[in-house]
Amino acid sequence: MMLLAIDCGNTNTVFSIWDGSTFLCTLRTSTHHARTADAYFTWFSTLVKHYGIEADITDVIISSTVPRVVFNLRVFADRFFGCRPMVVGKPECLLPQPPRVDPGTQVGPDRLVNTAGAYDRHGGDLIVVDFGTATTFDVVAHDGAYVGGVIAPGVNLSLEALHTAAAALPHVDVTMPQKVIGTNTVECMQSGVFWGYVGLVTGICDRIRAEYERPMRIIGTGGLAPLFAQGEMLFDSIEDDLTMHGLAVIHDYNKKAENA
Ligand SMILES: Nc1ncnc2c1ncn2[C@@H]1O[C@H](COP(=O)(O)OP(=O)(O)O)[C@@H](O)[C@H]1O
Ligand SMILES: CC(C)(COP(=O)(O)O)[C@@H](O)C(=O)NCCC(=O)O
Ligand SMILES: [K+]
Repeated sequence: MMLLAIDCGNTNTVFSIWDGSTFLCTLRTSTHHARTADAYFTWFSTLVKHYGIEADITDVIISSTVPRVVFNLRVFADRFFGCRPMVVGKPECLLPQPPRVDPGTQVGPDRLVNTAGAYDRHGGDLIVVDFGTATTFDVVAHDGAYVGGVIAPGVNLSLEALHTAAAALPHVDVTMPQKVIGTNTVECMQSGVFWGYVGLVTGICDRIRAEYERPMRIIGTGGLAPLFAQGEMLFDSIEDDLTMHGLAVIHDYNKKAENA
């Protein structure tokens, strides 16, 4: 078995090859619904060769927060690896625990995947904070079910919104400022977003804990989680590979169910 796990977010799409015990490589491209199956393969095969990886892909699993990209990713799996991919969120893709949310709610597949990955590693009673295009807080119950959470604007989205809406505010990158009181425009913006975000994460986690009424651990993931770990003790652990791990867990769960 050689699994290709694909996590498609609103900004980036990440591919990772799982051989059943380790991730052999992780490749990242921007998300574009118009990218064709052939274009995915050209990019993918070039990088796999570059890293000298021998991978005979037998299985593909996809989680996508952008429904339109799934069509071309399905064609990619079928044409180049001869397999029908599992797509998280589709009825035929089983979850270790179904989510407990309002009827008719379509939970983001990335949140279901994070939940499965975090529960497998840590057990229940967790908050998973994922810093993507949006920042999501996923509450994982004692039995591993996703039971709701919070969606906040992402860090880069907030910076971009300032720049777009205010003529005199430049585009800036997010970093951790040494001081709160900025003495130039860039520092002021960075302070607002960074320390504002530290407040947002702390405040939301405190309120979730108060409402949940059981001790909870907080797991951080997504590209910007390490940046916030420098600020204060926000997380019990930071795991870059949590979404990929969740995809491997869900794939394994479905394979076992098929063979049972
Ligand atoms: N290591 C990083 N350093 C700085 N910015 C990052 C890093 N990783 C991701 N980003 C930025 O964070 C935002 C969210 O990225 P990502 O986690 O890939 O989002 P999504 O999963 O929604 O596609 C994007 O604006 C991306 O450019
Ligand atoms: C909240 C999200 C936009 C986050 O996506 P991302 O930042 O990973 O691209 C995504 O999980 C989503 O589209 N969710 C659907 C609504 C929900 O989860 O309740
Ligand atoms: K994500």
